[in-house]
This record gives sequence, structure tokens and C-alpha cells, in this order.
Amino acid sequence: MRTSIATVCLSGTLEDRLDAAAAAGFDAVEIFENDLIASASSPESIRARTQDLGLSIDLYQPFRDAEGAPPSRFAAVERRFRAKLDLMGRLGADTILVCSSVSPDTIPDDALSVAQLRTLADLAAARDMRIAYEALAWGRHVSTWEHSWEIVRRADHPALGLCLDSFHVLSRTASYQNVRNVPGDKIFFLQLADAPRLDMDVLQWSRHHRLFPLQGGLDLAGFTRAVLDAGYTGPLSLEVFNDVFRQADPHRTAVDARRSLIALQNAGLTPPADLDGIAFAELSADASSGPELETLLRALGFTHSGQHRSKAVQLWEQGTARILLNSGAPAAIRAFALESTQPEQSAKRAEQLLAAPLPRRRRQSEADLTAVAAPDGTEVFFVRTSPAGWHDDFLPTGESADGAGITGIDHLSLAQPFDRYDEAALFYRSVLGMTDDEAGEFAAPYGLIRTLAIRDARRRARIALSVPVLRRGDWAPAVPHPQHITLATSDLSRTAAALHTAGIEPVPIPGNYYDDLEARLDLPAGLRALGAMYDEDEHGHYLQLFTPVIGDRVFFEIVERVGGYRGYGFANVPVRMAAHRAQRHRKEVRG
Ligand SMILES: O=C(O)c1ccc(O)c(O)c1
Ligand SMILES: [Mg+2]
Repeated sequence: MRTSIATVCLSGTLEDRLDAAAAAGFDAVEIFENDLIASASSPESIRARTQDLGLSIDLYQPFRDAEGAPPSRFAAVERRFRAKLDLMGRLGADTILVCSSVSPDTIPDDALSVAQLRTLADLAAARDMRIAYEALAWGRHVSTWEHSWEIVRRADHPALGLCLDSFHVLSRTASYQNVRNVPGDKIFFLQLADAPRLDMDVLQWSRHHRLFPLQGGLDLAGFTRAVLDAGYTGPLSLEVFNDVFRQADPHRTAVDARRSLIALQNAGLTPPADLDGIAFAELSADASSGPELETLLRALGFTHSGQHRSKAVQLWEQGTARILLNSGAPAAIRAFALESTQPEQSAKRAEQLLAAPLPRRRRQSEADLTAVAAPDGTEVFFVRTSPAGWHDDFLPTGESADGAGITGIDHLSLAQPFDRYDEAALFYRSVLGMTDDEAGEFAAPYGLIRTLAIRDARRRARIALSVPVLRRGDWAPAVPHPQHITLATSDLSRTAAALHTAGIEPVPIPGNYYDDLEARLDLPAGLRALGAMYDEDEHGHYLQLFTPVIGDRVFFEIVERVGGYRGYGFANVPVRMAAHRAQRHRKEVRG
């Protein structure tokens, strides 16, 4: 189907927005009136630009406070409407969105609205143009799609049809199934927007929190199917008012937007392959963090088991936990590999969903690893570790160690750039076919943090995303996005003892934390002495230990899941962040 995006979804000048929409592969745009009014370009030059870019202008919007106007005001409505039709002629647009009136003087009389919309439809028809009438969820008299359809049906004018906007419909009702019964040719336009489920004023919700399809909690897939079942054949057009997208790079946002429509349509998409966990995490390391990471990995019981054939990359292993150390850059998680049952299939789907491909980093005779860039720039590989694969690119060192109980990588925690969080969630859901596991919001020392854990169907590969709720203030210390690798251990005391023997102590957790826990829960013995954090759910409990930060953003977490605990210990995040901050402060004071 044709795809379209409203200019209001994107940031920058009108030209920036048009360029971004075209570059992302959209067929059309909706021109939002404010964006045009603020533009220094004439309608003719905007028309020429869209044509050069291969875009059409499928909608001009919105035309406000038209129907239900007191008769004394309607002459002014007609005058304004004629001017907008003139403008559309200059733009080369043929459909105008008229939204339901919000003006306090609106007269609640369907017969009046019907008559006035017929008058406007006559004016549009005389120019081969047409009106798509939309019920705003906060409209004064008309606020439901059923009511807007009743008025369009009664007006019975060939130049008057419906605009269905998923947000206005789904923010008010879950019962949209009757949309199927509207004649498809009377649905002139379909606008798509998702949103998180929030309990707030619907106008504020709509103007600040809309998201692209599959980024929020509304049933976009079901709604779109119902509209298509009705026989709608126009474009799928995104109309998202979002405070973050309004200030983000429009080229990135436009790709995110297109991805949402590709995933929503799910037509001809290669299905996601089953995932078997995280095959490895690759850390970059520089002259100071490299030796520190080596010391830490050895203390945790890892073996430096392999050396890359052609690159300065070390392989460290314990159980199925594999860490690559790649020298040359400050400590950070630069890449991770997903163990895929079908790496080619995973890569194909990623390409279909516009994941940015990365140049292959290999030589002849080395494994052919396919990688794409996640929204935060982390490289994501799709691999199969056995029977043969990437592992063979490492020459065995012959070293061996006893280990310290670590069995594998439990999950990765990746703080996301502020502008990329919703994009990241959609990326992991759509490209990797992962599902949401647990979401939370916490008051951390320097501001609110939002977290979202996502996982594959079998809970083998897990990633925890986080982001500040508001862009960080000046007071907050300038810590770049923290990242950590969470290692699973079968025995946290054993791993802790190994660390201690090697002279590395976990991040000290304040006594206040344990006092509070003890007041609420029956804790396992020795928790305080171990310096571990604790959480529990209906399945079991969770013990967590944190290493100091290496460089300025990377650390390890060691966890023991007891009795099938399924969470991530999110409730402990603020205390852990404060503990890391306190440790860093002491280090700075010591110099
Ligand atoms: O928020 C608004 O006013 C507004 C305007 C036009 C639309 O199509 C819409 O869905 C909302
Ligand atoms: Mg709309």
C-alpha cells in the first residue's frame, strides 16, 4: 500500500521534513498547515520540491471549526475554506481534512453540521477536490468516529468522506469493529498513530505522546485490519505529535516511521528466527581500561581462551558466557551477537525492516558475520556458534581456569540516547521479533529513569533498555550512557568469594538499603555481608552484585536467579546508581 507521513511528525524546516520523508521511502506526505505557514517557501516551490523528491501531497490539514458554526459565522468559514482550496490548488493537493469543531460557540445540531459540510463539499467538488471529515476525540459536539460517520452518511455527498485517525478512535474505545461496515469508498483517509496507555486528558495525550505504530499500547494492527477489511484503498498515513520526535534528527525519525509501517503491514516479511541467547558481547577497551577489564574478567573466573587470527581481539569464556575485548577505544559495549537458529533469516528480516547494515569486518577464511546497527549504534550480529562459526576465528591460547560459577550472559543493559528510545523499542520488537517483558519508571539520584526489558519468546535473549524521562539537566553529572553486561551465576557466594580473593570488592550497598529490606521481607542469610541486592517475584528471588565501573560507562552485574525469578531487579536501580555514583566520587576525591 502507499505510505504517507504528516510533516508534523518530523523536525526542522519544511524542506528538511520533505527530504527526510522521501529519503526514507515514503510515497506521500500530509502537509500540516502550521508547517506551511512557517515556511519561507511559496506553495509552488513546495509543490516542485515534492515532485522532484517523488512525493505527492495526499492531504492538507487541518481545517478547524467549520461545522456547527453559528450561521452568523459561517460566511467567514466559507471565505477561509475558499482560500485554503486556492492554496491546495497551488500545492497540487486534492484532499483537505476538516476536523470536528472545538469552538465553544459550536451548535450541537447534526442537521446543521450536515448542511454546512454539504456546502463546503460543493465548493471542494467544483475544483475536483474533496473533504475528509475527522472526529477529534475532544470535539465539542462530534467526538466519536461513529458520530462523524453518521454525519457523513446523512450528508451523502460524493466529495465528503471520513478521515479515520487511529488515535482518536482507540483513545476512546476498544470497540472499533463496526468500522468494517463503513463502505470503503467513504473512508477517504486513514491516519495512524499509536500511544502509550496513559490516564490523562485526551488532548494532552494526543498532542505530546503519540507514537508510531507498534511503539505504544493501542491495537494498531487490529484497527488497521478493520479499516482495510472495510475496503479502504488510500494511503497508510502516519500522524504523530510527539515531543521527542519534534526535536530529533528527521532523517532518523522518518526511517523509524517507515519501519513501523513495514512491521505493521507484515506483508512478505521474513519471520524472525528463533533466538538461543546472547552468543557474545564485545567490549572495546583502551590502554587504561583494557588491563582493568582483563583483571576483572580473570577475577570473575573467565579464561582468556582465544586470540583473533587477524585482529587485536581477545576471547574470554566461562560457561556459555563469552566476552570479546577489542582494543582501541574507551570501554563500551560496541557489539553483541545473538545466537540465531537461522542467521541468514535474521539478517534478511533486519534488512527488510531498514536496519542499517554494517560493513563486514572479516577476511577470507574468517566467518561471514552479518551485522546491523541498533539505534544507539551498537553493532548487532546474528551468529550460530556451533558446530562451526565465529569461534573458529580465534586461535586457542591453551589457557584454562577453574571458573567461579558463571554460566552465561543473563542479559545486557543498554542506556539509550534520549532521542532514540522509542525507536530502539520498535527496533528490538520488529527486527528481532522480541516482546516486552517488564517496564518501569524510577526516581534515580539525578532524575527519572524509564526502563523496558524485552526478550525472545523463550526467555533466552534479554535486553534491558533505559532512558531518562526528561533530557538531563545541567546539574546531573555528565556520565555517558551507562551499559552493563549481566552474567548469570549458579552460586553468587562463590563468584563473590572469587572476586574478593582477587582483591576486587563489589560496589558497596548502603546499610539503609538492607534495613529497609529487612523491615519488609524475610531475607536469605548473609545478604548484607555479601553486599548483594535482592528482589523477589511470585516465582523466586534474585541476588545481584555489581562490579565497579571500568572507564566511564561499563560495568558487570552478576546475578543468581533462584526458583525461576523472571524479573530484572528494576526496583533496585536507583540505589545501585547512587552506589556507583558514590564510588566514582570517592575515586575522584582520592585522585
Ligand atoms: O491536535 C489536533 O488539533 C489535531 C489536528 C488534526 C488532526 O488530524 C488530529 O488528529 C489532531
Ligand atoms: Mg488526525
